[in-house]
Amino acid sequence: MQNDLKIGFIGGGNMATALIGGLVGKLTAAGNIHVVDPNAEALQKLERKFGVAGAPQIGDALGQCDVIVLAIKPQQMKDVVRQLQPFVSAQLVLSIAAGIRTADLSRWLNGHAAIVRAMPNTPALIGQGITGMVALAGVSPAQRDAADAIMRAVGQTVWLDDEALIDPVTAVSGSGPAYVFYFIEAMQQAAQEMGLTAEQGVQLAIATFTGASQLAAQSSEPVSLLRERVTSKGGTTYAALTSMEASGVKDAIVLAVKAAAARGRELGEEFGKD
Ligand SMILES: NC(=O)C1=CN([C@@H]2O[C@H](COP(=O)(O)OP(=O)(O)OC[C@H]3O[C@@H](n4cnc5c(N)ncnc54)[C@H](OP(=O)(O)O)[C@@H]3O)[C@@H](O)[C@H]2O)C=CC1
Ligand SMILES: O=C(O)[C@@H]1CCC=N1
Repeated sequence: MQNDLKIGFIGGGNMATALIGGLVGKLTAAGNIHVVDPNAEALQKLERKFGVAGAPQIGDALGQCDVIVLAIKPQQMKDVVRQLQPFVSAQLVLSIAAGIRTADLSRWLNGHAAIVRAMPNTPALIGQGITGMVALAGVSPAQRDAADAIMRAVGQTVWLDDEALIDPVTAVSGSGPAYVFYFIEAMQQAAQEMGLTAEQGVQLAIATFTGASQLAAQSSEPVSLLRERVTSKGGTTYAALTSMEASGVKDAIVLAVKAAAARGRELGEEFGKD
């Protein structure tokens, strides 16, 4: 184990579970993690699975933490952060919420400057996540390292200089797993409509995604070239890609990803007021 960082989580849902799963016994001991969640079921699950301690509401235990991770929904952020404010002094506050801007978090925390905003994704559950992150100028080098180590416990990290880029990161990799699952679902549907079983369809689609992404990750060549290698002249792939181009699939994906980024900005405006 690298250190004994004390980490508090507010919100013990999907993303907190993924992060805690990566941290316990790797970056810090279970006894150093404190989770606040009013949902008794979520809390018990975390306590049983990872041996972490929990409480239904914000209290003194968070004052003892080195890092407080905000893992609640954007809609809940303002109320929760205002409740948290009396317990925050020198801690690093690490928010993983979509949309919510560091300037708003800082204002709700009476000008607190040690804030990192991060956007992970659900492959974090299996240690294959990727997180885009940005730090306010008031974050010390040690706190930045701590934030990086927390997110690296569940995958890769990419640091950004400009907070405005977090919404595009949210749109590409934060929401991205859902686009991949959607594509897999479509391939499975096509497989079934052509006579394969649902199990065969999903097995073929998932293995294809895994294999193709590993190939892209391990190759030094551009992805477009890898695509061209599959596409024999006058062959089956050419027929499929021509059909996709005619249906505007690529443009629709570009538009969809931009819609996610726009929603991120909207969430920031909608729930960052006051
Ligand atoms: N899911 C994803 O793929 C990603 C999510 N995120 C961000 O992570 C954040 C959390 O998302 P996710 O984990 O999916 O959401 P979840 O709904 O799974 O988790 C949120 C948890 O917070 C609890 N909660 C509600 N009110 C409070 C409160 N006042 N104090 C403490 N806990 C509270 C909820 O309880 P209850 O269920 O009873 O409301 C729930 O258990 C969001 O801001 C999201 O934008 C970021 C990247 C990816
Ligand atoms: O859909 C959402 O708002 C969250 C943020 C990124 C993934 N899930």
